[in-house]
Parts: sequence; C-alpha cells; structure tokens
Amino acid sequence: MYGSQAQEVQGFDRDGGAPAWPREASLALVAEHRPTIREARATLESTLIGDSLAMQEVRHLIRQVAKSDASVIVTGPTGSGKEVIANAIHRESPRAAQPFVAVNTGAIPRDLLESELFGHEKGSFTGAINQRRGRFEEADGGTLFLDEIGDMPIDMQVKLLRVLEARSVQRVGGRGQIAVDTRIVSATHRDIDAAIEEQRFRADLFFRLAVFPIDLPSLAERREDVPQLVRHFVALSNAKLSFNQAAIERMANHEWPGNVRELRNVIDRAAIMFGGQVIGAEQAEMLLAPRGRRLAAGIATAAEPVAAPIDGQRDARSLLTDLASRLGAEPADMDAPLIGEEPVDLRTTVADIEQRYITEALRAADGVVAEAARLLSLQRTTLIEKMRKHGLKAA
Ligand SMILES: Nc1ncnc2c1ncn2[C@@H]1O[C@H](COP(=O)(O)OP(=O)(O)OP(=O)(O)O)[C@@H](O)[C@H]1O
Repeated sequence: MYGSQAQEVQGFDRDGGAPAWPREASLALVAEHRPTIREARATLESTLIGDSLAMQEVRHLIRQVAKSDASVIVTGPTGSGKEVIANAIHRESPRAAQPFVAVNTGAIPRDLLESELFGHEKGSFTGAINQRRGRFEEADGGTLFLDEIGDMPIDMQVKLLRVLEARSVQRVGGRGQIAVDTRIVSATHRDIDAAIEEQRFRADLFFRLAVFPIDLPSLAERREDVPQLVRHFVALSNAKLSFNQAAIERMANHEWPGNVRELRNVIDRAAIMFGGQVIGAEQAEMLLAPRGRRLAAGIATAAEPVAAPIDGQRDARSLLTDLASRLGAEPADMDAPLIGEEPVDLRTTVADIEQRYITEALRAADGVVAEAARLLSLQRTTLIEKMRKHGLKAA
C-alpha cells in the first residue's frame, strides 16, 4: 500500500484547504522567459513532473543523452509520457532554440506519410497543388519526434532508414537530395522486439533509432508521483479544486491502466463535477469508479476518454440522432437499414462527423489545440494532423 508516502505530501491541506502549490508557482517556473499566457501554458503542458526514483533515473538519462545527437527511442505503456520525455530531451539539448516537430506516424494515412515526412514537389501527385516541405526539413537543426514508430508500414521503414543514413531527404516527385540535420527521438508503446521477430519492424532501422533507449515505467510503478501530478493537473485545469489527504491516498492506490493520461482525465472530470469543492475519499471513489458504474450513477462527463459526446455521456444511438439533427439531417430512424440501393459515401460521412467534432472542440477550447485534443481524447499531434487534413485552423 502506498498511504504513508502520501501523507508527507506538501501542498495539500490536511483539512482540505486550497493546494499550497498554486498555479502562480507553476507559472513562476516559466516567468524568466517572459512568455505570453499561451506560451506559459504550452511550457506548463510540457513540464516533466515526478521525483520518484524511477523518474529521477529518467531525468538522469535525459540529461546524459540531451548533449549528444544520438537517436533516442522512448518505450513505455500508453499515456506514460513518451512525448513529454521527447520534448524534455529537446529542451535540454543544444538544439533547444530550433524547432521540435512531432509526427504521429501511426495516425497518418499510409499514402500521405512519405510526403508528410519528406515533403513533395508541386504536381507530384493528385492533390499536390503546391510544393511542401516535409517534417524532416521543418525540424532541420532541431528535433523530430516520431511517435508510434512501431506502426510504420514496412516500405516507409526502408525509406526512413535511407534518410537516416544519408542525412538527406528527397521530396516526393523531387530530384535532388536536401541535406537535413535532424535529431530523431522516436516512441512506441508496442512490443518492438516481437515486431522485429515477426518481421513487421526492420531490425536495421531499430538499431539506428535505438542508439539510446529510455524505458518509461507505468504510473502504477511510481505511485509516489501521483500527488505531484495531481497538483500539476489541478493547476493546469484552472479549477478551484483541492484534494484532502484521504482522497490523495485513494488516488495513489489506484491502478491507473491509462497511466498519466488517465490521471489527467480524472482531474478534468473532478474540475467539472466538484469545481470549488474539497475532494475527499468518497468523491475520489466516484471519480475512479469504472466507467459503467459512473454511467449508472449519471456522473460520467464529457472528459471521458471515449469519443467525446456533444452534451454529456450517452449511448451511440442518441449521440448519432443528435449529430444527425445538428448536421441538418432528419433525426434518423435508428433501426432503418444503413445500406440501401444508393451507395454510401462512408469516407465523406465519417469525415463530416470528424470535422464537426474538431470544430466544436476547438471552439470549446478557445483555439488551444492541446486542450481541444484532450476534449477529443486525441494526441495533440494527431489532432494537428486531422486539422491539416480538414483545412481547419486553431483560431
Ligand atoms: N511526467 C509527466 N509530467 C507531466 N505530464 C505528463 C507526464 N507524463 C505524461 N504527462 C501528460 O499525460 C498525457 C499523456 O502523455 P504523452 O502524450 O506524453 O504520453 P504517451 O506515452 O506519448 O502516450 P501514447 O502512448 O498514447 O503516445 C499528456 O497530457 C502529458 O502532458
């Protein structure tokens, strides 16, 4: 059990008062850069939290590797903070003043991945109306974070290896080689050894990418970080919230299968359900109850890590009816067959729905992409890809 460490936590009033490590303290961390509010928030978003032994070790590895240009692969379960680590390596490196570019290789359609990474020349394929620099060029001088590398199609793995060896890219439809000086940090939550064994991932590429591996522990393996993470996400949520000691202990003893991302969702849910209140053990229990039980008690919220509902958590049927009416269609008879004589344009239909959700989330998040991504339970990088696909802008 974890309880005793939780009691030593500073910053949480035993009697349930406001946290003693308020938002201003977080902002002070970045004050020396005289950031705008948006920049301050972005910096806070990427702050690496956790002083457990495991995280101290990770910080040590980050400091060691940041000085060099060695390729780093970050492995660890989903939501454990792989992108945060990649960002920290970049910020500690001599490349910090240059761009940090993140690409979720698993989220980009196969046929667009090559042009996404390496760019394309005008007219090189249908839809290539303009010349475009790829992510490698964008990250020139800086760091390129390749997320979900384990999902990369094998033909792209060959091309990527070639680029890493030659240190230059050739745009799709281009002739010349363009030299790039890009530090690569990649990440995967998949068992890459198994993928290599099953020949789904090339061993030679893996050795190139994994010069310096960092393996992130799950949150359950570093429970002592939970109180600090709670404070951090409370500060980020802008909500007047506090957790008493019993609530913190309950949180620290939770299993956290979704790791830090799940904890963040729980704090967002707490802000919606209990904003302005002191959270005790009973409320913590409600927040951590399995989703089914929360639904039954009518306390699930839009912060759930499932397809974000438009107004509250409902079943797919009522959600679709509501969507249909919002899209201007007749509220559908949900039992009517979906496929009739006319062919269905599934791509357009799904794209319309996706665009609708993204637009609404961006509005709800005041154009803050990271916030909108959270509302949609997406990686920020995935949302950016989708916004680009739909031609949507944050503002
Ligand atoms: N140590 C940490 N300190 C502060 N925030 C963190 C930490 N670890 C994770 N987070 C936050 O948790 C969320 C998930 O983190 P991140 O996207 O880096 O995880 P991931 O391991 O890359 O996930 P995935 O496997 O789905 O790609 C983000 O909101 C991130 O800011």
